[in-house]
Amino acid sequence: MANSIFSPACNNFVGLNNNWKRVIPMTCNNMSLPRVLTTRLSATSRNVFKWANSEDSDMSTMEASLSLTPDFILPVERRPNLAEVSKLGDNVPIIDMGTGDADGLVEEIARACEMYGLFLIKNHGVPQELCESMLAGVTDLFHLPPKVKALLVSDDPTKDVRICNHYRKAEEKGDSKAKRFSMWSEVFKHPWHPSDQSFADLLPSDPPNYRKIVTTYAKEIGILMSRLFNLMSQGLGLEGDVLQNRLGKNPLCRVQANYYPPCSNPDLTLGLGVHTDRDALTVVLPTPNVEGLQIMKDDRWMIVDPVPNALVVNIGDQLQVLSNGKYKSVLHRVVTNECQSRVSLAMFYGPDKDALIGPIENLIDDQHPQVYRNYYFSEFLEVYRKQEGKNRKIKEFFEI
Ligand SMILES: O=C(O)CCC(=O)C(=O)O
Ligand SMILES: [Fe+2]
Repeated sequence: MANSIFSPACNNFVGLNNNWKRVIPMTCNNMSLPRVLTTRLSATSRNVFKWANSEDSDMSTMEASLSLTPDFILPVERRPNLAEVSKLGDNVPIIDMGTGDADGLVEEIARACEMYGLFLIKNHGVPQELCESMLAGVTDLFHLPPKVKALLVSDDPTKDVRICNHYRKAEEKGDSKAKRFSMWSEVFKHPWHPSDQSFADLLPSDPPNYRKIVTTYAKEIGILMSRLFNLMSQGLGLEGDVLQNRLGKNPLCRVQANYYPPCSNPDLTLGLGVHTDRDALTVVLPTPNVEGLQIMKDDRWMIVDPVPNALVVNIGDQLQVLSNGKYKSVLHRVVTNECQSRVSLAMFYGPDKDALIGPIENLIDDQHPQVYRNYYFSEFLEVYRKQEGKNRKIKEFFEI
């Protein structure tokens, strides 16, 4: 912990006009500059995070005391090499969705999808208060006592609602006994739907307001995603409704809430391993002001600077395939830091299991030969599940 500045200020909440005002510490290695952010946080947000599988007898009161046990320590070649990640120069595009220039917006989004595969959006239409309540709700969930969270813990990927730790296997060829490395995060997964709120019945009743917040948020994200699909479709020179229609009438929509507690040595582990998102489109709501997300750009890791009130938009594998490789499903990872926890809520929108996915015919010609064969999304999911714990190469499996 040589350079750690973990202090009580790292997680200090004070009451202010019914809001909780969170005081961000003045300095933190590799972190953005200090800011004070006012977030509506409910009482349990002031509790400390403990892993769902930790002992109830664990009396620690500081998140930074979570121990970096050997199962979290990655083999040398898989470590994040933080000293080599440059902060200089490039950042991902920050796109103003509130602009009146419709053609300009289509162009900007298409360029971001082709060059980066990930971008930030501001003036996106999802109310700020709702985003804050959503993050507070997620935080409350991860701050529940271990014995409550344990009821949701499962390693079974077919279970719709569950808490788990992601892991990677040491060996690429992966026999079942290959050593597993846990990621420094806990994740909560469940379905969502833009218009049908019945998914809420599957969710835990604790924290009490989680169901209500997430259904309201899901509706907003559904509207935003339809708008994004439309703009992305136009950006490919297609009618606005083509992309979303290709994904089918019963899209597979999943939520993944991620909690990354502070870590005593961020050089030895990752919050989430290197991956691309398997679905079509992801919208991520991250803790404002805390770095963590990085993308691979020109063979180097690049920090995605957090921007207050912005959402992160991420192209998934299915959009890369539908666009015949024009839009990029970018490799990304999440790194940890020594003094602040970080939360993010990823909303994934994927095809109907029965949707036939493949490069859209208008995007194939002599200059742009077909890159992927057609497949049903259920086939893709099968290949995906077989690669559990590995550095996944799923869309590559369908390359021609
Ligand atoms: O935490 C983040 O910013 C990104 C999360 C992510 O990549 C994911 O959930 O797939
Ligand atoms: Fe991701």
